[in-house]
Amino acid sequence: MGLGSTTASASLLKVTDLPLANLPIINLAPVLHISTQTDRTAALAAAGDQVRSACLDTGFFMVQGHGINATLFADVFEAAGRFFDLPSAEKAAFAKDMTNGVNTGYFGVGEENLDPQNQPKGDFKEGYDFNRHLGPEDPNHVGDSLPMKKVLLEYFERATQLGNTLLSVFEHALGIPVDTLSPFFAEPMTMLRCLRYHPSVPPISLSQLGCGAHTDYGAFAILAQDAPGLQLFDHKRDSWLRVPHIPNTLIVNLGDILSRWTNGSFVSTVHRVLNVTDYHEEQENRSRPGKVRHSLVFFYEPAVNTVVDVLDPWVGSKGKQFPPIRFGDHLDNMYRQSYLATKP
Ligand SMILES: O=C(O)CCC(=O)C(=O)O
Ligand SMILES: [Fe+2]
Repeated sequence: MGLGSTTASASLLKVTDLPLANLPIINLAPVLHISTQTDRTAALAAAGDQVRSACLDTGFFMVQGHGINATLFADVFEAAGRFFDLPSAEKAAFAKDMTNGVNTGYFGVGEENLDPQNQPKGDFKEGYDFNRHLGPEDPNHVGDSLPMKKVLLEYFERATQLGNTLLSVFEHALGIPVDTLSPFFAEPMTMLRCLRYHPSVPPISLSQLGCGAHTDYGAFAILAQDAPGLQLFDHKRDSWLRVPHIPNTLIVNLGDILSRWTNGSFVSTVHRVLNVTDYHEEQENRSRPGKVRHSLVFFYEPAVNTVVDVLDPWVGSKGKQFPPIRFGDHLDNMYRQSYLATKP
């Protein structure tokens, strides 16, 4: 559970579709394909303006023209599907072991709990958290035996490039000089997670959603999905909004670090997953279980030793609302809550 999620997680109420008018779709093609520096700066500034207004509103936007090939999405979803289809005992061979300090590997249904205050059972999802090979000690501790390793590595590289581009867009959105933030991402803590959500069968209970209401811990997340199910809490409209599924379109949501950098002005959006179709609070019987859903979440995160403090242009008249925090400490603290909460 992160910043400001308490009221949001207290209710299933008021779930509506995200109005298209509130759904900025940012086309990054002009940023990626322009060759002169002047044109690139103008394209970054234009994208930055769109990102800034989205971040002051829902903390959420979509991205097209991102440079990731449609066939790569299909390949990753196919490989992830095959992995999750394996018998439990085979998946258990890749299990994550949080006690060794490496947050990498497989976790089963209920093992992660993103809303421990409301979910005694943990999230109704399974997943694999994947980190890049960082040295002789492969943090994936599976050598080449992880069947989807090759395609995950390829996606990881592509998503890292996209994250770097988005960081430049964010620097414009924040009104700070180019490359103010990029040094923090030279040795990033980025992580790619593949998730499988089994259909939730009505009646829906807050005690076990596909993924409980939470905020993300890092700078921002880049999310691909093969079916709808994600919902955002819109603090301005006091309502949960269903995020549509638009093929080959990525969803970007902010995490706690961008919110801290901006003294809380950019929203670290509370979100959750409810894998049903047509959820309707008053007529739950109308809701039907969703299909099996997969998502790929790329967490773009700074180096562990980054000290996150409010950026000067965002301090404003109210003064700093957050003390400086070392990113690694924030991460440890959040992981402790989300994994140990469901352990006996
Ligand atoms: O699967 C999704 O759509 C969201 C997953 C998520 O929010 C997370 O793992 O932090
Ligand atoms: Fe999340």
